[in-house]
Amino acid sequence: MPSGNLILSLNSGSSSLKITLYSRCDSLIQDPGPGKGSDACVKLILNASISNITAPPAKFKFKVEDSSAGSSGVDKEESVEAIKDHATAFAHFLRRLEEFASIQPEEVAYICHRVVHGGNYSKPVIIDKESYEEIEHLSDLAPLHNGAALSVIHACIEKMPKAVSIAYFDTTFHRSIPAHVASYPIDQEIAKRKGLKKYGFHGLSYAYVLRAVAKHLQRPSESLNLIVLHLGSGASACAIKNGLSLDTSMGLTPLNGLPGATRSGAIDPSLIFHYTNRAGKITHDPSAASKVDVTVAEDILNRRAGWKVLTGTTDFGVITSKAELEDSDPSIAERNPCRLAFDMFTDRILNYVGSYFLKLEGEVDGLVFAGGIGERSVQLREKVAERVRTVGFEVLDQERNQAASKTGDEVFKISVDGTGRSVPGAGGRKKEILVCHTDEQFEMANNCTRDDSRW
Ligand SMILES: Nc1ncnc2c1ncn2[C@@H]1O[C@H](COP(=O)(O)OP(=O)(O)O)[C@@H](O)[C@H]1O
Ligand SMILES: CC(=O)OP(=O)(O)O
Ligand SMILES: [Mg+2]
Repeated sequence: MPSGNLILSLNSGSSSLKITLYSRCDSLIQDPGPGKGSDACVKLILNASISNITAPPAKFKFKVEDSSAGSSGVDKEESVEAIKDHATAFAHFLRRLEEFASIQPEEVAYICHRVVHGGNYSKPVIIDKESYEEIEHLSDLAPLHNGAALSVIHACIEKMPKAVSIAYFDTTFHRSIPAHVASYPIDQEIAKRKGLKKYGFHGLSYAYVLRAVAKHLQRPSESLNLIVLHLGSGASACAIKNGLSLDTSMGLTPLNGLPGATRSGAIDPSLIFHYTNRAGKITHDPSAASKVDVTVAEDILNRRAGWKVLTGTTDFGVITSKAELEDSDPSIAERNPCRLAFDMFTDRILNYVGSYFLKLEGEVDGLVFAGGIGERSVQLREKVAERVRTVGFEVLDQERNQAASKTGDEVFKISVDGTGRSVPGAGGRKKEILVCHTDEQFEMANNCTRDDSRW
């Protein structure tokens, strides 16, 4: 057993590194802090994040939340030219930690790492030589993610050798997806040999959202049917039936499904061979988050597509503000690239909400928005809510929709029971529209502290 009482949670996203430090508590906390009502056994000490890693200069934020960490009130924000990737981002964090907080690295017992692709792992795993190599092996299938996480894992082993590193996988939550949903219609012998199937991602977020919404609705999670939209730099949708993942929009890799900051999402697979005649050639981009070599096709679709290539920015807030949403001229999307991106996102989201509604046979308790865009974009939520009304979802409450982006509540309802009109086959469920402030770092740390075998 490691000594110390602290848990460091590290979330290597495609363009960001989010870092949260917690202390372990012996029992459930009554008031774990804003928005953290979900069976918390950890207390927040400090939060840091490095964003824009792939679009320098990176933005570094560092905030000490708990006075026992020494320097209470530290709330720092800076642009750092020297941050070029996740490893240099983590090194910068360690320097600032030493400078601003009276935390000794030896006090950290566990380091929880979000690892996006976990292949067939069905639970978190302690990082040792074997698991490190397996994660490395899976890097090809998550070119923006696994390599970046490994560089941070490597730095932790070097700088904090006494702490135990554990990998928590995005894929674990989706292990319940049935074979006919997870399989692709290709030669099954090849598919099985090479592991070519839908794995699904953002699972730590979906697990958090499920538990938080169950608590909010005062229902056991095993009884809930939800459609959850995790909309961030990478975006995905998930159909949850009786508390288990039934389907999700990402696939073998995090490229499929919804478009993202630099990702195309689902396209006709033949498109890439018409787009370039170098699709299968290997390329290496030294500025990329991951150091994994990928094909030109993967590079184009993962790093040179999505909002960035359509509009010049990865910030969906900026895209929304320039989208001229008040203009109802049908040709506006042809003239305004931001409107094209906004309307495209709404359209693709509806593809999944509509299909998941049918897969859940209309028995849906809630449509939940999460992730940086889902939690902040009042306008996107409004557009989607307008369209799902037709299948019996509750009516959007404009004031609550505005308030949702600012509230500290973990789960916030933004709909009201409108006319009470019922849709045939839609069951007796209320179909609320909710916003959940998801937290992957918390999900990992809380899971770690609640696992008695670790302490
Ligand atoms: N006010 C806003 N409206 C819409 N989107 C926003 C707003 N503020 C930030 N975002 C989006 O949130 C994204 C970050 O979401 P997040 O879930 O933190 O991403 P990730 O974890 O994948 O890096 C940014 O890329 C930006 O597009
Ligand atoms: C899986 C994935 O796309 O993660 P993120 O949105 O954090 O990049
Ligand atoms: Mg993320």
